[in-house]
Amino acid sequence: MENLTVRYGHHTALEDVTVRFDAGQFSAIIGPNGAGKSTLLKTMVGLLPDPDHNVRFDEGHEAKNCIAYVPQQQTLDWAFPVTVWDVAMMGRTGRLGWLHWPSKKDREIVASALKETGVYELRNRHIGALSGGQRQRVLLARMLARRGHLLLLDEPLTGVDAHTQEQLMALLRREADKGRAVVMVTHDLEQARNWCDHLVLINKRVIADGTPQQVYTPHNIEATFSSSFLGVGHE
Ligand SMILES: Nc1ncnc2c1ncn2[C@@H]1O[C@H](COP(=O)(O)OP(=O)(O)OP(=O)(O)O)[C@@H](O)[C@H]1O
Repeated sequence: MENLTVRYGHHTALEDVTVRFDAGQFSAIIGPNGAGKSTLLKTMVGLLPDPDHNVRFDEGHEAKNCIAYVPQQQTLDWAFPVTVWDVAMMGRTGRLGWLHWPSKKDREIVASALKETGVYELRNRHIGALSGGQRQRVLLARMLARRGHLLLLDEPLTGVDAHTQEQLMALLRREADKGRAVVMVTHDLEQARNWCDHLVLINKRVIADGTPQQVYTPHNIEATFSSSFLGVGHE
């Protein structure tokens, strides 16, 4: 994205953001509450308008079909009457269109995604009857089932226990190593430093962008987080 500015009415959520996410890279977007991290992902997914086309995708990838998006868990309606299997299958139906009956191959992909995230045994369970960590795994299974080129995840480890967090980070690392571009919003600086090869510190503007070694300096951390305490620095 190049020189991306996003406003909600009079409030500027992102200002002049230029950043590039590459295939094969595991990127973390880090910043305080209200920094514009979700706004950045939503603009990439196309959930927010981008009238000046500041977000661009490499030629050869049809943007709509290449993105797999994991929104923040609390933004979804978990009372919706569907099973774990149905939610994972939504990763496929997005590609096929709603009227297309899933093929054997689709069912195989969904089963493998559920196994990889450790919720295959729960496949017939209603999503309302899952714990927070199980829900997060189901959302990741839906993402894997999509077989996208660009994986966008908004705080995917919220509510997940420490051991499982490591497993899921390893899973995302593998997806990047397979050649996908993985972009994750997180509040966990340590985890980002351990697993990601690209960090973007953001607070409405990009504060730093590069390898963990380049980005992770006391000066950059201070510049990203200090002004936001108690909302100072936001309109
Ligand atoms: N629909 C909306 N209408 C108006 N303002 C919004 C809307 N969505 C977000 N904002 C504002 O835009 C700013 C950026 O919000 P965003 O959700 O992108 O932040 P974030 O970095 O993801 O925060 P968090 O870490 O708390 O999830 C915030 O000040 C927020 O209040």
